[in-house]
Amino acid sequence: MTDSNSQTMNITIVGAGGMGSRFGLMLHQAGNSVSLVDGWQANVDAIRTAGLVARYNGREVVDRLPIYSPQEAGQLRPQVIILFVKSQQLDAMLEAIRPLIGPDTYLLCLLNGLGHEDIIKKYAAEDHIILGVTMWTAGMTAPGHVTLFGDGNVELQNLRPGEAAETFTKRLVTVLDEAGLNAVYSENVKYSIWRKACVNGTMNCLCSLLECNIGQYGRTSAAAEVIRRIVCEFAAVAACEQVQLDVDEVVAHITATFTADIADHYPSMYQDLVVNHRPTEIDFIDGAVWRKGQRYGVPTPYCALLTQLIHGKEELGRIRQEDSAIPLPLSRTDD
Ligand SMILES: NC(=O)C1=CN([C@@H]2O[C@H](COP(=O)(O)OP(=O)(O)OC[C@H]3O[C@@H](n4cnc5c(N)ncnc54)[C@H](OP(=O)(O)O)[C@@H]3O)[C@@H](O)[C@H]2O)C=CC1
Ligand SMILES: CC(C)(CO)C(=O)C(=O)O
Repeated sequence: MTDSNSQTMNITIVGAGGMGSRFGLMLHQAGNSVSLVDGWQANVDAIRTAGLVARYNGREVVDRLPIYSPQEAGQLRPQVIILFVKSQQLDAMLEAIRPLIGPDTYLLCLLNGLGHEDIIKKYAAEDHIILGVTMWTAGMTAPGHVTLFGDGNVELQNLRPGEAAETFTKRLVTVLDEAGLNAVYSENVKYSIWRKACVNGTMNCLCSLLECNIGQYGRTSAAAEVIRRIVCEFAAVAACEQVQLDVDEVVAHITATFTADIADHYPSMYQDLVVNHRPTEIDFIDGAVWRKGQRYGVPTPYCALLTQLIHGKEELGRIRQEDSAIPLPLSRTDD
């Protein structure tokens, strides 16, 4: 167990996909005690057998991180659990790891999307919940294998104001920062979460629908205009929740990614939808803004359309699979 005053921590990362693996690797290499928990048995088996294999800024790194399935993880006693599952897995995963969450355990949520605190509050006291966002990227290439490149940062803040929570959160910022994760304490994490949701509400859907990476999307002629229209809808809904987004600043933040280190990155939604044919997080991003807009009487036609198109593409994956299982009718040349 780690000394409570030292600048290393005992950390469990729940969700050892691309991002969980990145944070796990960097925090472990910086001297923290890190365990991974993941629900994908093939991934657990691969990391257990051969270690976490990362293509890390162009070179291969193998890290022998301990990894557990949620059912095996009950004996871990982390100071902080970093959540990196997909939004739609969060509730079930927290239920599965309930035995890990003691009264002193902090939970840090770095998932993309809106409203995760409402789920986490069912499992931990508000003064032990830390929220944040990250611009780091990652991608899984196979169970136990990840590709990590580029630069990023992390912003976090304790959900409920309070001295103990703030002290712990600031210590966690130091731990993340010393691992090279470029972390800062946010004075307004609600704003940071909405601002990051705008990045995902634009780039993740647009790159998934057009099947391109961030830099390629940035080279299409209507890129900035489409982004502005979507961000305007996010801003109108955010204002109903007392978050005043600066549309020009947010659009500039998003368009800056076209030529940044992450230009070659295929957003996580693309990885889910196009590469792995898995459900996406759309209902927690544009879908959440669409639902909130309906509640506040704010029209959000772009968010509605994007949500429906992404769901349509999810369904098409299944429809194509069904069709390919049905033998095709004989062609004329066969009769
Ligand atoms: N990837 C990125 O660049 C970024 C991602 N984020 C956010 O971080 C969070 C975690 O995302 P990310 O790390 O990308 O998630 P991943 O898809 O890499 O992994 C999440 C979980 O999904 C399951 N899984 C992943 N791929 C497969 C597969 N091919 N077959 C079966 N199961 C699979 C695994 O658990 P299980 O079996 O339990 O489903 C895994 O733990 C999300 O909220 C995301 O939006 C934020 C910034 C950047
Ligand atoms: C890297 C970034 C910001 C791309 O939108 C992201 O959060 C993701 O891939 O989900």
